Amino acid sequence: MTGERSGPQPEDMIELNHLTKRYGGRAAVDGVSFRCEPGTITGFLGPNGAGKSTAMRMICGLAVPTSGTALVCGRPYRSLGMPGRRVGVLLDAAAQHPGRTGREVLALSARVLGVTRSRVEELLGVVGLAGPAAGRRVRGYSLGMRQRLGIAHALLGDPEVLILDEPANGLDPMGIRWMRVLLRGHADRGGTVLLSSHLLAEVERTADRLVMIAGGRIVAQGGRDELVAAGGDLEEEFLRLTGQGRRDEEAAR
Ligand SMILES: Nc1ncnc2c1ncn2[C@@H]1O[C@H](COP(=O)(O)OP(=O)(O)OP(=O)(O)O)[C@@H](O)[C@H]1O
Repeated sequence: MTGERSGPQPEDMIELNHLTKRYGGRAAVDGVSFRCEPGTITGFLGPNGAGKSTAMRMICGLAVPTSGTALVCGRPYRSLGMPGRRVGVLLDAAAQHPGRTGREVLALSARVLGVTRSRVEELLGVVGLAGPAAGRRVRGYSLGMRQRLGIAHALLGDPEVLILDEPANGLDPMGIRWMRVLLRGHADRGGTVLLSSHLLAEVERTADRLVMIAGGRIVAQGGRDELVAAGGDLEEEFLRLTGQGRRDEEAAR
């Protein structure tokens, strides 16, 4: 989203209502409901296997809900016209074609989205992959470089909504700060951001709202100060709410 917008657009938000996904008899996501508002960054937190990726895949139309709904920009993702122009998605940075160069990856998607080649060059610069890196094959990229390319890919269609699964994975401290500034700028221009992460301290600095999930269910949601008592610690609260602290302490005995 490059231009200044006239204010929050209700249809820009992400809205999950009792979203559920079962694999066999087991619920990976179990009755999850939350909203991500325009102008905000929502941090999606949970231990390994909590259901974050499954929920994000349903939001992006890559997994079919067993029940409940996931709407983005007011509709199921798959019924959006030109979804790449409305919703920028980074789900698996490792999935990019290893034999293509970073520039080719973006140029191919730019053609599909009707985006100019100059936007590709602009984004390579924005994510720090301009110069020789743009001409190298993705198989030679570090994880951080793949994340940067994935973020460029998500931004390509100038979307209002960003859905990013573990975007900070593999980024160095400078990269993490760069991403935080980038996402804050996006939200400040009226965009909606949903990002998952294991980096509690980073999410605490970046997100306006937090949604915590464990065993497929939401265990807490709200602003940081609503979730953590004054003087409290997000990590302690996270471990308590997700039942992780107790389990890990018992296992360590
Ligand atoms: N295609 C699938 N078939 C069967 N089970 C699945 C499938 N996809 C996910 N699951 C299960 O659903 C649960 C939630 O997985 P999910 O990947 O959504 O968690 P996550 O919160 O993203 O975890 P992580 O932080 O480790 O990436 C896990 O128990 C996982 O094994």
